[in-house]
Amino acid sequence: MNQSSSTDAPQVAYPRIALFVDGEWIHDRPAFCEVRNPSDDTVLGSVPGAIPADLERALQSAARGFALWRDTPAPERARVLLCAAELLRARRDEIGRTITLEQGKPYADGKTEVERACGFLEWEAAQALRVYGSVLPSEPRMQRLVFKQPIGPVAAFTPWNVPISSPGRKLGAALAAGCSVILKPSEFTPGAACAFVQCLQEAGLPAGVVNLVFGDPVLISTTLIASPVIRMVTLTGSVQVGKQLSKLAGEAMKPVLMELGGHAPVLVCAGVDGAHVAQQAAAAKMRMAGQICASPTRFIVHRSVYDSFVSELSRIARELRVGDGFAAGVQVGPLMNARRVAAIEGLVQDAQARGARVVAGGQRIGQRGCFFAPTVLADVPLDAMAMSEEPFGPLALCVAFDTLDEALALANSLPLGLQAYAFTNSLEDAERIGRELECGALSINHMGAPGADAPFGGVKDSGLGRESGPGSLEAFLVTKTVLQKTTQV
Ligand SMILES: NC(=O)c1ccc[n+]([C@@H]2O[C@H](COP(=O)([O-])OP(=O)(O)OC[C@H]3O[C@@H](n4cnc5c(N)ncnc54)[C@H](O)[C@@H]3O)[C@@H](O)[C@H]2O)c1
Ligand SMILES: O=S(=O)(O)c1ccc(CO)cc1
Repeated sequence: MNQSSSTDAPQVAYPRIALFVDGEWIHDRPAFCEVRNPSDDTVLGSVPGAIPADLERALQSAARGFALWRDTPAPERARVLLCAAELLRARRDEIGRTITLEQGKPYADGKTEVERACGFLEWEAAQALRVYGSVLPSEPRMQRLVFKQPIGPVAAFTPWNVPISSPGRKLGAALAAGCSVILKPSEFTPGAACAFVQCLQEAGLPAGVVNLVFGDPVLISTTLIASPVIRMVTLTGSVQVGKQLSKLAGEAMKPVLMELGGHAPVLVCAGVDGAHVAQQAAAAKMRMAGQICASPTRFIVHRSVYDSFVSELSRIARELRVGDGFAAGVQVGPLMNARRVAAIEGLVQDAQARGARVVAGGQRIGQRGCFFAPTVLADVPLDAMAMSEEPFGPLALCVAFDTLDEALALANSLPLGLQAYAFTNSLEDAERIGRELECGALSINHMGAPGADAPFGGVKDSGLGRESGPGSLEAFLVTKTVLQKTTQV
């Protein structure tokens, strides 16, 4: 555990949190909740809660913003996104500090996340210029045209684990398409969202095109989704909330884009260097203390390399430096809050009671803050809760397999399918895994995940639709077919 502070982060104050409605920052609302630093439990600030009148005003503002923004030329929309990316990059260190203060991830990861948000905005700025319709074959005096038009004002909900890159990804695409947005970020990490919206405002985004609200999630989601102003709903968050919002959207006949939870399997096949794979696996598993949707979680390892894999993974897990994200050398920060610590503890105890071996970590650490030791469980029984519940924490679950049939069946056994990984030296196995693993993204022989230029999303309960990639604007567009006779009437 390391709690000492390093000095390379700018010593700027934690921002004052506000709603942003119709181009105006609103501070003076009753506090909905406090913002706490998960490294030391100190209070950083408070989150004003939107009242119903704020939501109504945000809706009317989003309707006006949409009318303006959809008719703004695409190059101007792209310019605003690029300018916002430039501002974010210029403020990377101070926003990175805000992220580390409120979310806990190591400062270097906070800065990397700001860069990632910039990458999303830059990709979507280019996408804005490529919204092509089509012209269908037609007889003389007839034109048959297919338009792609922005769908309308969007309600966007984002999580605490990627508090700036998720808004970057979502709003980048929505704004590039010509939509206006009402953003409801997580109340645990409001500072990053405020910084993001401020950059958009300073980049010249007209009032009403983006509104930012905090407060009671149920009040906000029911009000926004039922409103005829909102035409589309998007969430990055948990499966449970995804289903709730999808139900509300379905009742109002509105499309959704849902980026939800995962429980990524990692198939480690016979013939690989188990220790070498474990080194890559350890870094990916413990990044952001495992609090990432694509985090590798179920390590399904061929029996011939199982011992070397587990032994190296647990050796590295024991050596990782856990502590305050500003402290020099810290690799793993805290969990988001005390509830997450209790949840991980419960999963470990349950697995242990069912026969799993704790080979690294296994317990909370430190006197203050929400720290949990990087944990490796071996021989985890399939009925352990952790094998089906997304842990969203520094928990690696290892099980041995004998045949690829068995490994694929286990990997596919959950109702989730977001990111998956496989390590193999067999082309035949790689081809089969690529075809048969039920997931939205698969990384073979590395632990990377898709960035701005590749589609990302889930199958089964992990979500609906794709963000990023060449089709990133699709969810924010509607298709209109116009059959136009050119004869006089
Ligand atoms: N697929 C992806 O791209 C992706 C990326 C990051 C995180 N995630 C997932 O997000 C989850 C962690 O984030 P989280 O804990 O912030 O998720 P969450 O679902 O609890 O919250 C997400 C957002 O929804 C809001 N919310 C919560 N309850 C709501 C309700 N009843 N009505 C309306 N809004 C509500 C929250 O305030 C937050 O803004 C994990 O499951 C993780 O896998 C998915
Ligand atoms: O920043 S996000 O777009 O929400 C995002 C999604 C997925 C992952 C997985 O690596 C990271 C960030």
